[in-house]
Amino acid sequence: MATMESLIGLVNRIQMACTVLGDHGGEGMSLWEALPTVAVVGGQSCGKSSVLESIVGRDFLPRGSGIVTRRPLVLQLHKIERGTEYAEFLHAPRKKFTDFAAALRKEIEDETERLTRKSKAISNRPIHLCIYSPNVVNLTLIDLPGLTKVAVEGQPDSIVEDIEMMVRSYVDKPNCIILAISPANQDIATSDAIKLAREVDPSGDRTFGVVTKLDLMDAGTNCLDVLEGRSYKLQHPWVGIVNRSQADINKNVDMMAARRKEQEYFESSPDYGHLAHKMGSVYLAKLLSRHLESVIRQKIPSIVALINRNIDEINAELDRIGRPIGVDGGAQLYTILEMCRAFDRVFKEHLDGGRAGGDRIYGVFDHQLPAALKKLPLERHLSTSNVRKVVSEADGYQPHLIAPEQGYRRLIDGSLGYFKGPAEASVDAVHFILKELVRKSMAETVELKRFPSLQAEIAAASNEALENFRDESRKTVSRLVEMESTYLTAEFFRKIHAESDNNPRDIHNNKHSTTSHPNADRYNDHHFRKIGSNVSAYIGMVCDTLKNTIPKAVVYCQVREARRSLLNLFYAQIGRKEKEQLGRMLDEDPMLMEKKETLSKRLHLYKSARDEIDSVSWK
Ligand SMILES: Nc1nc2c(ncn2[C@@H]2O[C@H](COP(=O)(O)OP(=O)(O)OP(=O)(O)O)[C@@H](O)[C@H]2O)c(=O)[nH]1
Repeated sequence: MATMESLIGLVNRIQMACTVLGDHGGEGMSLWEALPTVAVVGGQSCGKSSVLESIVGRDFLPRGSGIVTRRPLVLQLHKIERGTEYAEFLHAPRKKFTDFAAALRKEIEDETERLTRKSKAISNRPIHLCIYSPNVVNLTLIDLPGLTKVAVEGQPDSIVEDIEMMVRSYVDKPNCIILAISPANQDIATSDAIKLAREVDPSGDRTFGVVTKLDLMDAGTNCLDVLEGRSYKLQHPWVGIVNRSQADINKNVDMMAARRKEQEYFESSPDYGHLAHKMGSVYLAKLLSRHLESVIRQKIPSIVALINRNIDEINAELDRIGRPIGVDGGAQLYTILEMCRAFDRVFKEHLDGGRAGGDRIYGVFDHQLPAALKKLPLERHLSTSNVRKVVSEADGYQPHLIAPEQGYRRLIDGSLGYFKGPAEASVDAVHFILKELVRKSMAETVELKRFPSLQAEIAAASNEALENFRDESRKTVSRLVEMESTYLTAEFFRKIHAESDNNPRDIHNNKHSTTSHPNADRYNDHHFRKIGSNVSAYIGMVCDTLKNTIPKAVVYCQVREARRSLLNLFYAQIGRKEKEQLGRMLDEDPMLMEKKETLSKRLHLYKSARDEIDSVSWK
């Protein structure tokens, strides 16, 4: 069997969690409602506050005339072995109250006002107070407003019914243990507490009858008929209490002294002496604690079942609407970065292999570029007639002496000019492939499916990055081409020159060769054809070079950059964004976000409650 401490402590913790969530009853079967609670019920001035304080052993409840308790007060008593007693509110965790009579009392008043304003109205929202003390037993009690018959000055007329409704909402629940307090100096048949208890718990199973003010009974009368269960039968024994009188309170009689006095009262009483060991506030506290523990033990299986049912329902709901993203900017940023990583992973798989796409880039270099180079109108450009035209124009009125230097340069420049087209076409072709891969990767990133806005943002940033890479790449390839025309490989021409010099057949067959008779053959076809074929050979060599260097430049500027910094731009952008903008990126409609948040908090609550229950050792 689990120990009493662990069982009641368990329920205390679950109750606290429920309060944090605002889960204190209402629609459906909440966890709160499944937990056994002890609600203190009684008419005004019947001595409710006195009983509670006496159970705690300290003065701490607000005093005053009229209805002082206007919000339920969930009072959790935790027994500690030693040390000074202190109190903590759930609404102000980490603030320890040790001054019960002044500071703690004031905080209860202030917190009551915080919700009800000064209107003296009442609120269903409980105030949650934990008291840690060596002088208490583990117990959770709920102090409710005293049942009243008339509204006083400043209170709405509805307050009488409002209080009754609120008290009923607690005692109606089958899990509620009713601590029904009636003053002894009043007929038990007219007790507000007993009237209500009789209605909601006719069998008296869950009602504990408490009689206060035994000391105020008329001389010669006693309360034995009630205390011995003859006036009104309950399943549990009645407990008589003697609290401090108003005069004691005014004299500041301390609680411990009052407890002793109470015990003495019973022990020395001719009427109640035989019941002394079953009377008084200390006994009442123990009785309740024991009972609560046994009830909790009975309830555990049904609580676990409820928790499991709730967990399943919440999980199903979260699966339907999607799991929440953290509320704070950090968590949102984290989620966005996770998505980016997922996207980037898919994109890289396309480039590096594993997914189709990267091979098409190779296709550009292997087919498209060579084919385009082959189609260049070089033949036309280097046709004898054009060579003649270009060379003649370059020479002007002075014919060239040996080789038409200017003519060569112009022919080469002109030819190289054609290379820009295919070079840029390769850049563009790769650009479009990369863009297509971004689009594909986006569609294939499962994680991103839920976030159309984020998808759009990542796509926009990726495409912008690709445009930048394309610009860089264009500049680089056109530079490659320009470099070829700004500095020619002189070696090549010297070699041609030397070859034709050393080639006797050439000299023999070509009497009008440029080298032997340049001036004489200025307009000779053969001369121009020769120039054309020399230039063509040179261009062929350059073409082979560019066929290799253009792909290198394109890969360097576009593919490599896309692989390693496609999202850098995006990262820089989101780094500057505010929480709201991040939220918008994640497409979270605020209502939905709140709902998810609540659901996941609830899920967390239920899971930790289940863990708590599991961790209570059953021997
Ligand atoms: N002599 C004597 N006086 C008591 C006893 N119980 C309560 N009183 C006095 O009765 C008055 C009302 O007691 P409370 O404990 O404030 O009663 P309550 O039910 O909390 O009152 P409300 O919260 O205003 O409804 C106080 O002056 C107490 O001192 C008792 O057993 N004996």
